[in-house]
Amino acid sequence: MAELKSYSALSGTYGRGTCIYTTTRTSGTIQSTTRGNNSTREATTAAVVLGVVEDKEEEEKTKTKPWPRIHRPNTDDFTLTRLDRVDNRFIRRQYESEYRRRYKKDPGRMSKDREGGSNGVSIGMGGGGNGVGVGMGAGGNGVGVGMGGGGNSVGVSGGNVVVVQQAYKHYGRGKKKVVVLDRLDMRVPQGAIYGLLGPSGCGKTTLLGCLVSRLALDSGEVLLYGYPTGSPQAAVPGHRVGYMPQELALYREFTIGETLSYFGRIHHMSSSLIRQRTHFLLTFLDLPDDPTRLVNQLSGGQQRRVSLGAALLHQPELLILDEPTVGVDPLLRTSIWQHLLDVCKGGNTTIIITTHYIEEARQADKIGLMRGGRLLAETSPSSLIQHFNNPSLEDIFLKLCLQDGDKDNLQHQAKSNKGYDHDDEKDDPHTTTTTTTTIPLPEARGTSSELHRDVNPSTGHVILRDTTDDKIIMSPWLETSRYERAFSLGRFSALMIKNFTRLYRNLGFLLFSFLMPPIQTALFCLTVGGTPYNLPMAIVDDDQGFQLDVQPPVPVLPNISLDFNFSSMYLDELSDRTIDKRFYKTFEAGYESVKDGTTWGLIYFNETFTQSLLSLLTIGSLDAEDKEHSKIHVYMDNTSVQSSEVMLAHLATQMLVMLVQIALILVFMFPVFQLPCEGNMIWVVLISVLQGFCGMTFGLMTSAISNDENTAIMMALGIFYPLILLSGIVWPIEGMPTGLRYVSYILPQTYACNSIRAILYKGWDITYSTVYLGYLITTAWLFIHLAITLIAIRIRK
Ligand SMILES: Nc1ncnc2c1ncn2[C@@H]1O[C@H](COP(=O)(O)OP(=O)(O)OP(=O)(O)O)[C@@H](O)[C@H]1O
Repeated sequence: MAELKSYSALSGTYGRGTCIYTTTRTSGTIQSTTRGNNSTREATTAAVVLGVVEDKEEEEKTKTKPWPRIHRPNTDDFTLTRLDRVDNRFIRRQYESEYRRRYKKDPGRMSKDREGGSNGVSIGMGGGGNGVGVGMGAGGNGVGVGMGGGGNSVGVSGGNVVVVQQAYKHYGRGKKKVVVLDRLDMRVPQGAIYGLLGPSGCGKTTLLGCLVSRLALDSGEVLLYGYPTGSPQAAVPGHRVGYMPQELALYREFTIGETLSYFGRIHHMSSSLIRQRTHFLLTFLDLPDDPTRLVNQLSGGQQRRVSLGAALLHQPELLILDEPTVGVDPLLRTSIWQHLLDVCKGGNTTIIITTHYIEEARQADKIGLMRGGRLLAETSPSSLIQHFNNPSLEDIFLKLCLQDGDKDNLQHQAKSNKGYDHDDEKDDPHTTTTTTTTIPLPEARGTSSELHRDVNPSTGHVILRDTTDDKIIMSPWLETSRYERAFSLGRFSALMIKNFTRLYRNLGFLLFSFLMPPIQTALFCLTVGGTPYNLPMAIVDDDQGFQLDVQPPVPVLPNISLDFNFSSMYLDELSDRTIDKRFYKTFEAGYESVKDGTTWGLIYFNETFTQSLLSLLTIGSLDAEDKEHSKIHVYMDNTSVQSSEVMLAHLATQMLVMLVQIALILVFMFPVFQLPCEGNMIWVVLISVLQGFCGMTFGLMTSAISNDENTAIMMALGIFYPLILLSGIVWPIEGMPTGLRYVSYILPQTYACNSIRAILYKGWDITYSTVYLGYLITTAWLFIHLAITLIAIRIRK
């Protein structure tokens, strides 16, 4: 018999009595101490027991306590909270890795293990701690996976289809850190309308983003239908959820009809059903009768209603609506609420809705009043009204805010007295006590029932069963994993139709795409590779030629003199079209013409050019003078220029060109095409200039290490394409094999692109690692290029 203490999560589901047990004994009695309330449970365990169970006694106790109840921590509590959270995270990690290990390979095994615990295995899910490893306690408001149900069922604990536990999320760092979700707990019952209310900026959109797994929590968890959100089993995001985001997620070049058809096809709806629903939604949402109206020609309010229509279209089980009634007239607002009430009537659909209009939320079954990333209260509107004896929800919310403000002050004061560093504590989500207030009022609709999800193994259809009255609710959806994972021709064709529709609506872009390759090819052929002509060249021909007397083999014949003049022969061979030959009498005159820019260069033949060349060719003379005089001397237009000056001049010119290019690109991106830029433009300009310099130094490096122009061009092209492919510009690096990813991370463009994205779309500045890494890596590459250039020049000298 082992005895050990368990600690109530101070910042856990306060009042729900969630406890965490840890022991390494093989069997024992576990004694839990929950805020002074001792309860003992028998547990037969093997190996390791890490159980989360519901403490009914505690729950009962909570219900009888007067409201509001603010927990005042003592010093011990802080230590215990830390410990408790470590366990919590540990448990989740253990669970997740074991879950992956076991069920990914053998999905059928899941159902077996869910049947009330599996002895001798490291993780079992089921009631009573009989499971080994991680035991998820049944009943009440416990974690909603695999509780006790027989057969193939997955229990949805306490009828809560959405369970948020200790959600913590922040944006920014250091002084700019904003805690948006502050250990928030939330429970949304099956079939209920849940109104999430709160002032602007309190974190509602962020919370919804976490529910649909668009955003990730820093800590805590979100369970949908008992599964972590984003997991294939939860099917969210996916067909189970209809999400209307606050910002419009519509294709503006689509018509209303095309928009709804697209979302319908994505959700596997038949054409006739899409038509039927479109007809209904156009009328119901007071949209223009003509479904061929383009979305970008609709008013802002109408666009929001199209977005709402897209969320309602496939009649999902879970509707998440972020301020659907903004910009909607009161009449339509009433009918939207009426529709939501109708949709929920069957108990199949659950709705989470955020709104600024607090009073309209009195129609919700349950509301969560949110402030500063926490829920101040979570119960039915009628319970709140009754409790405060005030018919106005706005007044009630104001009262709660005032009380919360007092509490914040008190806590702050208490910590100051104890010498806590407030900022430190804020930085660590594990050290602050929860402030969620649970009001002991009657539960909202749906919370008391116990729902089970059974899967018909032959058809894959899902059956929802309410165990309290054994009511069976048929869901039309296939079991998630089958539905979501298989390649779907319907989804594929929906996406293809979407892409083509977008293409032909953007005629300019389409023309550009089609015309660009031939234009580029034509430009390339016209500008590169052509023979230059009419180049003025100074020619000074001092060559005196050579007369060779040849004796005949037979003495009766006369001697013959042969005249050679190789310089004239060479000049005759030079194309008059290419070179405009300008003859000068003296070397100085020719040289002067180059200096004053009259000619491009000087070709000079020495007096003994022919003679020396003949010596070399006929008798193989090794004389140094012959060698020198047999050369054609060409002096190009850099007579008085140092190579360093040439290089600097090139650099300066290129820099100017680059700056103008960057300026043009930025002008086209922002003022002309109105691309969004959330961050500071200076950072965008800076990273662009840095990238430009990096490109220039890359060019310098390739020319320094190449023997000729062709090699340099080939090298530059050869490196350019792999760089573009590997740096995540064409395809996200997450889609690359792991090995290649590491290569990608060190390339000059990868982090720079991330930086620009973060500045443009997230408004981040240089204090974020994603941003400053882009600058650092680009600068590092710039110096690497320069260093290699210098080394190459030295070696070549
Ligand atoms: N990407 C982000 N980076 C930094 N801060 C952010 C980001 N997104 C949101 N915030 C901040 O987080 C806080 C909560 O934002 P959120 O959009 O969740 O609030 P909200 O309650 O939905 O507000 P509203 O009702 O006005 O839509 C705000 O202070 C906001 O400025």
